Amino acid sequence: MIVAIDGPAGSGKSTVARALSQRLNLVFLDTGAMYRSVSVVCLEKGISLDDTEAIIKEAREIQITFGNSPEGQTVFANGHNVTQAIRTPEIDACVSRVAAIPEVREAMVVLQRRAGEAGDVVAEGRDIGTVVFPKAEVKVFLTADPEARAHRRAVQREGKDTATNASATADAAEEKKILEDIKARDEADSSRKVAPLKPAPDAHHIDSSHMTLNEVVDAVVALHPGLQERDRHAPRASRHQSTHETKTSSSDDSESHRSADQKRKGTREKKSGDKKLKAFRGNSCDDYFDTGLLNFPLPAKIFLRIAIFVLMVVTKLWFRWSIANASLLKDDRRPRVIIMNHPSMFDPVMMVAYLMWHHIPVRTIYKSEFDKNPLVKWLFSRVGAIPVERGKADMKAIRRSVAAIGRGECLLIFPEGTRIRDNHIRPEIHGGFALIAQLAGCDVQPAAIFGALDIKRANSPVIRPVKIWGLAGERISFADLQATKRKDQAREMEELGMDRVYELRDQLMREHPGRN
Ligand SMILES: Nc1ncnc2c1ncn2[C@@H]1O[C@H](COP(=O)(O)OP(=O)(O)O)[C@@H](O)[C@H]1O
Ligand SMILES: Nc1ccn([C@@H]2O[C@H](COP(=O)(O)OP(=O)(O)O)[C@@H](O)[C@H]2O)c(=O)n1
Repeated sequence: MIVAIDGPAGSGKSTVARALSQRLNLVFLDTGAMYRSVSVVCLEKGISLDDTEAIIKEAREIQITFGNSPEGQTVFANGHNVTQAIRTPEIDACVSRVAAIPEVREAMVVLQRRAGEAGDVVAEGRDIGTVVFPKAEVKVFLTADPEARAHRRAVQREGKDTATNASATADAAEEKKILEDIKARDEADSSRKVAPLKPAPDAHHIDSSHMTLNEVVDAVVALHPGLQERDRHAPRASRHQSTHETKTSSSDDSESHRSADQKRKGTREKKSGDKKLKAFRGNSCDDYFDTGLLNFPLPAKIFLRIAIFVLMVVTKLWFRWSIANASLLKDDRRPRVIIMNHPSMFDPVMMVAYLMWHHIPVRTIYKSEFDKNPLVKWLFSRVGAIPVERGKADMKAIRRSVAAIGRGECLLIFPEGTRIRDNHIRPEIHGGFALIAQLAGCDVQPAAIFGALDIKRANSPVIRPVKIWGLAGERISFADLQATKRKDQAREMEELGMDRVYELRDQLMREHPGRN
C-alpha cells in the first residue's frame, strides 16, 4: 500500500503524512528532506550552485537516513546529523535550484523508490503521485489557500502550531512576508521543467483550508478500503492521538524556497516503531520485533532494565570484562550497524548489556533456529532481538532491521552467522550487514571480543571465571569507500568491515598472549 501526498508548501503534507504513518503503521517518506540533504552536503563542501556536475555527483553518492528522537525526526546525510542544517535559510534559498536538476531528481527518485520497496509507505513531496509512485494506491493533492498556509507557517515559525491551537496568531508583518515567499515558491515548483508540482490525474484533491488536521487524516483514510482496513486493526490509542502528537514547533523555514518544516519521518523509517504496545494485551513476539524499544510496554521495559542490571553485575564480577575504546561505542549515539566476531554465547550479552547500560538502544540479530524453543523466542523478543533466517535473503528481517535503525536504534550483527570456536580461521561471512547499513544509510562499526573461547572447556559444563576483553573500532562510512556503485559499495563494506573486526580481535590476541 502506497499513499502519495503532494501539494504546495504549508498545505499540511508532512503533518498529515506523519499522522497517517503513526495511525496506520506506515513508513513515512519525507522527500523534501532528501533534496535538502543534498543541498547541505553541497553547501558544506563549498560546491557552487552553478557546478551542476559536482551537485549531481553528490546526489548520486549521498546516503540519507531518517531516525526518531524525542524532539522529532532526525535526518542523517553521509553519516552526519543534518536535522538542523537542512532547515536553515541558506538551504531554503538553494534547495529548489538543486531539486530542479534532472539528474539530482533521478538519483533521489531511485532512493525513494527503494524505500517504497520495503512496503507500506506514505510519501509526501511534489512529484510523488506523478513521478515517484505513479501506481500508488492512494494519491492525494493537498492544498489550502495561500493565506491559510502563510498563517500556519508564520505560527509554526513562532514555535506554535495551528493544528493544535486554531486561534494561535503570528506577527502580521512576518505573515505577509511569508505569504509572498510561499507564492514565489509555489510558482518556482509548479513551473519547473522536470517533475513540476501538479496533481496526478487520478489524485484526490483535499482543500485543508477549513479542515482540522484530524479531519484531513480521516478524509485520507476514507479514500481507500485498504486504509480503512488498516485503521480498524490499528491500536485504538493511535487513532486520534497521533495527529496531535505529530507536530512540534518548527524550527525551520523561511525565505522563498522554503516552507518546509519539519516533516519528518523518512525514507527507511520505521514501520511500527511509533505504535506503543499496551501492557498485558497479548502482544505477540512479532509485535516486539516490529516495535521500537522505547515503545515496549512498561512491564517489558522494566524487565529489560532489570535484566541488563543483573547481567552487568553478574558478568562483570564473573568475567571482569572491559571494553577498550569504549567511548567510540557510548559517546557517539547515532544509529549504526555494529559487527563483531562470535566465539561464544557471551558476545551478544557483553555488547548488549554495555550499550543498554549506557541507554543506547540496540537490537541483536539472532538466527531463527532459536525460535524453535518458544521460551527462547519469547525471551529474545523481549530483549529486543530480531530473528533472521540464514542462508536466504530474509526480507522481513532486513525490513525490521532497517526500520529499527530508522527509529534511531543500533543493530548488533554477528556476520560469522554462528559461533566460531577458533581464533585463527576466517569463516564465510554473511554479508547482510552491509546491505542493511546501505539501505538504512548508516555507518558500520566494527568491534571484537577476545578471551571468550576459554569460558568453557570442551565437554565441560563449567563456566570458568576467565577475564574477557572487548575492543571497539571506528565507524566506517559508505562515503569513505572507494567503490561508487551501490553493489560494489556493499561488497567493499562487507570485506572492509570484517577486516577491521579481525584486526581488532588480532590486536587483543597480541595484547593477551596465552589466551584464546
Ligand atoms: N488542517 C490543518 N489545520 C491547521 N493547521 C494545520 C493543518 N495541517 C497542518 N497544519 C499545521 O500547518 C503547519 C504546516 O504544515 P506542514 O505539514 O509542515 O506543511 P507542508 O509539509 O505541506 O509544508 C504545521 O504547523 C502544521 O501543524
Ligand atoms: N518530491 C519533492 C520534494 C521536495 N522538492 C523540492 O524541495 C523543496 C523543499 O521541500 P520540502 O518538502 O522540505 O518543503 P515544504 O513543502 O515543506 O515547503 C521544495 O520546495 C521543492 O523545490 C521537490 O522538488 N520534490
